[in-house]
Amino acid sequence: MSLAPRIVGLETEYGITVVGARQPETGPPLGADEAARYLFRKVVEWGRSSNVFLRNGGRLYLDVGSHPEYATAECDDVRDVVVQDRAGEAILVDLAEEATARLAEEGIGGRIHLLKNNVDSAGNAFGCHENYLLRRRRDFQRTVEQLVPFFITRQILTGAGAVRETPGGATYCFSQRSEHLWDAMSSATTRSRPIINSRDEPHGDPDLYRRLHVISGDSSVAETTTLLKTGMTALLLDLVEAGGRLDDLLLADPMRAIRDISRDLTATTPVELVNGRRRSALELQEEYLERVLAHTAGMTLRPVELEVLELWERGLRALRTGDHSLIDTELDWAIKQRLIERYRAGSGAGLADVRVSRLILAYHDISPVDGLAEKLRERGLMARVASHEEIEAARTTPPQTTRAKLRGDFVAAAQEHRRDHTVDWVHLKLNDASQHTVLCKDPFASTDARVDALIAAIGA
Ligand SMILES: Nc1ncnc2c1ncn2[C@@H]1O[C@H](COP(=O)(O)OP(=O)(O)OP(=O)(O)O)[C@@H](O)[C@H]1O
Ligand SMILES: [Mg+2]
Repeated sequence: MSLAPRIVGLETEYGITVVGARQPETGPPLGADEAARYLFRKVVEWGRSSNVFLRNGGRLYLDVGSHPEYATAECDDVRDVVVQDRAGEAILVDLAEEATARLAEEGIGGRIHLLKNNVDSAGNAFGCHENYLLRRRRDFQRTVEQLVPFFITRQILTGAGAVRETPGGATYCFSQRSEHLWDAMSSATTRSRPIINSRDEPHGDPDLYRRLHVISGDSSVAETTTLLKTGMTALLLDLVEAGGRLDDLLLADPMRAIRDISRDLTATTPVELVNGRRRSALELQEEYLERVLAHTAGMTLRPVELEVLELWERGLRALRTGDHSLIDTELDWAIKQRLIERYRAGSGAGLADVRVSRLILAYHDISPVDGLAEKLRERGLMARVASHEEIEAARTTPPQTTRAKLRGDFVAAAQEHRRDHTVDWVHLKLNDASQHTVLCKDPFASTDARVDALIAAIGA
């Protein structure tokens, strides 16, 4: 036996800023909205839209706000999720370089920065959404509700780390997003609302599938953190879909817990459960891991699944023992904390020092020139999952074992023959006289004779 196949995709919104642009004589300085339009100018030129599907099956998108978004294609392996997500970063890095060059040409100057974090300088929160395919069943709402404590406690492993300034001084916490979710939660009518978007849009056969749309996670910089975040969730979903129960672990006050857990770097302060017991985030995560281990005990797991389980266990051990060196090249909050502490030791800067804030921004800056992540990787201070070659290839190559392959092949053929086309997650359409459209309802299907015919018609 093995895990049930599952589609996973990651959407990431990026913060955008321009540094050093010439102040125009009239009007306001170049803002994020305008910078985002510069960023997307080339995309709009070739896609005639700020919402395009790419040869790698993913989606590049600029909403009315100013946060460019990249959504990975459908993956059936969380290692592919990591590779496709990093390919999206690489695509955006190039767009930012080109937009910066254009700003120089137009005499505006300045440099565009893209930040893979979750709050911008104006205090607006934006997200990294995870998508997991579920088989449709009648008790979706209950399934979702019993997952809430998992999503709230997993930040002790997968949080991106943040400095929180308080009247009593600055402190380090697990997650930037948690503070903002806490605000959002005050008005939530169901437990799950700020954690899971319950809109029923499966991007697949609605009779068979639902898509779990998790909106509470931090964006991850380290590839290993992305791997753990999506991998541990997929493992737990397998347990739940096989009938495993988690509702003895429901939190009495999830809204408080999300904030309190983020602020307790020991992860050992108990929070109250619905059943009156008290458990810490660490104990709850140990319990989830134990149940997943019991669930998967007789199964043949893939190497990536074993890797996820090993990192999950080691992350909890690091918290249990206080020995963060066990994970401080793999989990964002610990990598970042080590970076900050080293800097402070050398400079004497306090946690709230503006130089530390800049260091943190550089941690999230996806540019290999301005940002720190690639430098940390090169120095062995941030672990890699994917090779440079794999990431480069994934800019134009879709995952080969899902519907993404059909979409990617179609987009590539249409682009090569300059044929006008319209694509979304389930449709492939040629905008010619025949308006030929193929509906791809099965996200697991990577071959389809109808799509072959459509592609053949393009080349004919
Ligand atoms: N059947 C599916 N199950 C799970 N995930 C899917 C499925 N089909 C597509 N996905 C993934 O879901 C994500 C959809 O991204 P997209 O940004 O379009 O999200 P959305 O929630 O539909 O729309 P929006 O961001 O505009 O609100 C992608 O990462 C994609 O790979
Ligand atoms: Mg989206």
